[in-house]
Amino acid sequence: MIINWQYWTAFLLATICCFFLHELSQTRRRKGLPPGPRGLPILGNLHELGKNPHQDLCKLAQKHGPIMHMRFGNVPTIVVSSAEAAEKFLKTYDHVFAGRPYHEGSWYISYEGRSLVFSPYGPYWRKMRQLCNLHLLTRNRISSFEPMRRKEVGLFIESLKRAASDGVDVDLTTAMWSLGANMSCLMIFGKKYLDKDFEDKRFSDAVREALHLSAQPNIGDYFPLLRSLDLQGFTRRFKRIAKIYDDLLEKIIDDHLKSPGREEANDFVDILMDLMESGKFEFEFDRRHVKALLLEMLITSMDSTMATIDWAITELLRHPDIMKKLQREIEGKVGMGRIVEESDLEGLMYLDMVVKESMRLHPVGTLGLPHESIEDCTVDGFHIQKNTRLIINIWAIGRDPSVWPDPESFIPERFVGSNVDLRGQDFQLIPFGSGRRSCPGLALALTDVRFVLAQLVHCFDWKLSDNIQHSDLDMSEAFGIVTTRAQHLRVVPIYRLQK
Ligand code: HEM
Repeated sequence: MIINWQYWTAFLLATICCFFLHELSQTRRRKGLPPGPRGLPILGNLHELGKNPHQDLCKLAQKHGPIMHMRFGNVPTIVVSSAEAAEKFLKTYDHVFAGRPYHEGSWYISYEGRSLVFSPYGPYWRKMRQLCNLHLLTRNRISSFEPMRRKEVGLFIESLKRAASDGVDVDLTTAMWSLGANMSCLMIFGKKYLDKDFEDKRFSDAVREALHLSAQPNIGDYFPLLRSLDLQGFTRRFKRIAKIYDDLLEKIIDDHLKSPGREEANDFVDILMDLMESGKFEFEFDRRHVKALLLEMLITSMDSTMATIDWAITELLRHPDIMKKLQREIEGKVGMGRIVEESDLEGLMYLDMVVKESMRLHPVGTLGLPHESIEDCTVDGFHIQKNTRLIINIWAIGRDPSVWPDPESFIPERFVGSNVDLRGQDFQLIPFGSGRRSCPGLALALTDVRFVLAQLVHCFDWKLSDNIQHSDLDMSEAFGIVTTRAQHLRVVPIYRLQK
């Protein structure tokens, strides 16, 4: 009995000592770090993140400040939530924070780190980025796909016209996703492969599953020692998805190689295979690199653009006066006798303002993609160690009341007479990020967003299904690598152009 008492006292004392030693070491380590919420032992701040982490981090930043230190499992993290702070990290110290953290899932779907998005900052990333900028996402290349876009958007509008003449409602969200998937597929593969079945799964669903899984917290990414246990089964699922992708990509490449008219590069497969065969690269560039890039272009382009349009059209439906004003602007340029062409988009100032305002409130990459410091540095007097993760809360920056008056309201007119643009120079509006790792697909995405949105607004008036009032439209978010509206948009189109 006495032994037991002594044993428990010793155990209690040891536990208390451990707790204080841990706290002491945390306090020492915190010296020089930015402020932030105190974490739990082991978990750190993981428990503070709910199903919409951008909103949780925004609330925490209101308490702790725009440069906040947190710890997710074993991973020290800086969360940035103001334009001024974002400029420091993405401009002044861009060279330090241009790294990307290792992400278990992406490793498998990127052919063991051969893609651009998740490759570490260095010569390999630089070459891949250059390749994209010079061969895939140039202005000329984007223009060369204009006939394809006109045809696909034309088919989409025709299907909406049929619904209009039948007076039935449509699931506009699903219709737009399928348009986005088709346009991405045609640009990248030259064919609409996404509705094909692979292992009982549609390929487009496999792409979406990867996007969904990538946004889920994976214990192995926060506790590297536990990685090999694959406690949530993520690695297993990513390996299975990677196999589905690989089978399809192999088939697509083989189809291209067998195709008789291959002399002319028409799509991304042709362009990348030509580059591979030319042997011009001074670094290794084989079929695995081609497949990694093809997949990456598909995953990054497929949903991001259409989710952006979904948010914008929903805001317009909530604000009929703004919808009318935009319709008048487009009618002024195009009339009512024909549909909008891409060449009409130039000079549609109000359309630009609507797109900016929608992307301010609803940047689909709410937290961007994580960056990582590649060396120690001091920012704003805070000491930040090498291998610290950096999260830019793009969503919070777009709603910062100290920069944006009445930030929660949708007011495109706030951009009248303002030079603020969304291309990464104005840090209060960075839906595509900024600096070295900013989005190389910006020009393509903006072309698609403006073109499809202009067509939807110009061709149709819209009635909401189920007697929903405009002001009651649900704007809740479903967080992901691409943050979409949680509810699909169901509407009845009413054709408004001359027959
Ligand atoms: C509205 C549509 C889009 C939005 C809002 C968007 C946004 C973003 C954001 C926020 C990032 C992260 C920037 C950072 O790390 O700081 C990013 C990266 C990237 N995006 Fe986009 N994006 C869009 C469309 C596209 C398209 C159409 C493509 C290609 C076809 C694309 C390709 C990429 C790539 C490859 C990266 C990684 C760049 C790197 O790590 O160097 N994106 N995008």
